[in-house]
Amino acid sequence: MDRIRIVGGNELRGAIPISGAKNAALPLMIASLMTDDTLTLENVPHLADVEQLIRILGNHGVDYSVNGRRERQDAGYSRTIHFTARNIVDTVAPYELVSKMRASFWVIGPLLARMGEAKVSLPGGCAIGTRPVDLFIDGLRALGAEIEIESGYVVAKAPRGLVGNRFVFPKVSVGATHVLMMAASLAKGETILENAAREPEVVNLADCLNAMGARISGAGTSTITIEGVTALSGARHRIIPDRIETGTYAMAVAMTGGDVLLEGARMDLLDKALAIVAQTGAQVTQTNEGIRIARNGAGISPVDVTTEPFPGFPTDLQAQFMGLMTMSNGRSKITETIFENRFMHVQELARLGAKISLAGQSAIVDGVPRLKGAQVMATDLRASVSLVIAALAADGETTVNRVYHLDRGFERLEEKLSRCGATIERISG
Ligand SMILES: CC(=O)N[C@H]1[C@@H](OP(=O)(O)OP(=O)(O)OC[C@H]2O[C@@H](n3ccc(=O)[nH]c3=O)[C@H](O)[C@@H]2O)O[C@H](CO)[C@@H](O)[C@@H]1O
Ligand SMILES: C=C(OP(=O)(O)O)C(=O)O
Repeated sequence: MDRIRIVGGNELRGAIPISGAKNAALPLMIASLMTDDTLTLENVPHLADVEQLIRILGNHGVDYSVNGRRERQDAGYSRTIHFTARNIVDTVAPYELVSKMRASFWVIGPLLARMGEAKVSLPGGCAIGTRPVDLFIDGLRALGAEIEIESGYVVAKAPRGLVGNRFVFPKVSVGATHVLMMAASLAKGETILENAAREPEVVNLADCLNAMGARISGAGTSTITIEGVTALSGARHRIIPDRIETGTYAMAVAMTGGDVLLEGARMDLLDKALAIVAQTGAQVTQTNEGIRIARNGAGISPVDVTTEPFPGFPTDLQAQFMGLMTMSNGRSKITETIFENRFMHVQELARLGAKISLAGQSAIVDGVPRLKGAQVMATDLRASVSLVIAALAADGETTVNRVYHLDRGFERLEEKLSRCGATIERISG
């Protein structure tokens, strides 16, 4: 099992190319199930989750080809991939595949809409919370699907097709918004989704579906209107830059000090998080090439943060921000409102000398002047990168074990950081 070794203490200086967003790529790849034509996606990041989803889609009959050329010679590494689901060969998404990645459950929307049936395993238990699928089931039922849960599978049928309806999400859900938007695109008549997720990845998916011939308006607001069409065509579509990767490196620079250009990053995708990073004492500037983050000399100011759906502070940056706060000049309070069990990084950060106590949904972080390297364990994707952030500023050597979590969502992390002066390497095996 690979590990990452970091010797802390170096400032970060240089440029980091921001990859295509994992959380946009996954639903966009799934959208390829909705047409027998080719969907070409540009800027697909090279990540374990993408590879896993390629396998899952292959099981349903999606063929793919990669343009061998890298888009930028020395940076980025994200690729253009063509996906073609000429025929759907299987409407069952088995436990062995779906249990590895939650987003694979989302195939239920396109399969049901195109084929009138889908049998999809309940997604695997995830460390950050229980993550039920009730909103998907209620939403698809509102579009006329008959749904039963049988032996751990969601079995959905709509033999005469889905029918548009109004559905009010009782709770904001990114995944359920993606799925209902896709399903409603091939339903008869109009669907109105209220209290929909407003995340940029929802907008990116809606733009792609519209390029494929769907009629979606309002994505990016809490009311999305979808006029169903009978078929979708192929399209060419570009994946947005990864706002979580952007925020992660912004926090890394705020932690170590230095000056880094996050190439291709877009401020509008994470205004709130970058405003918070600025409050900690870093300078944040949008340039033509991306976002520049600098912190020279000044210490790290403590800032309280509460996670919220977009446009609020993202839960996917909570662990990284806690990493930054471990060395602030005072006390900060970090409140997690999206997932009930997303504090597993706390005990690992403590191994590096962080002082954090938990009180219900909140963590109280008392900044310390120094952290000290140690052996730590990655527990989930964002938790693992919070350990990297802390290790970059810690005295001495840290080894992060279970790096496969990081590989789900960060493209060539050690390469990007070492080019900016970090002492970081992957130890294979
Ligand atoms: C691949 C991807 O894009 N993953 C992101 C997506 O996950 P995901 O789409 O799974 O997250 P949701 O927005 O659905 O989850 C938000 C909350 O709603 C709850 N819920 C969700 C569905 C449901 O049927 N019932 C229910 O109760 C969840 O347990 C959670 O407490 O959005 C999350 C919230 O921004 C991010 O942290 C994830 O990185
Ligand atoms: C929680 C995440 O992903 P997933 O929804 O795939 O578990 C994440 O990207 O931080």
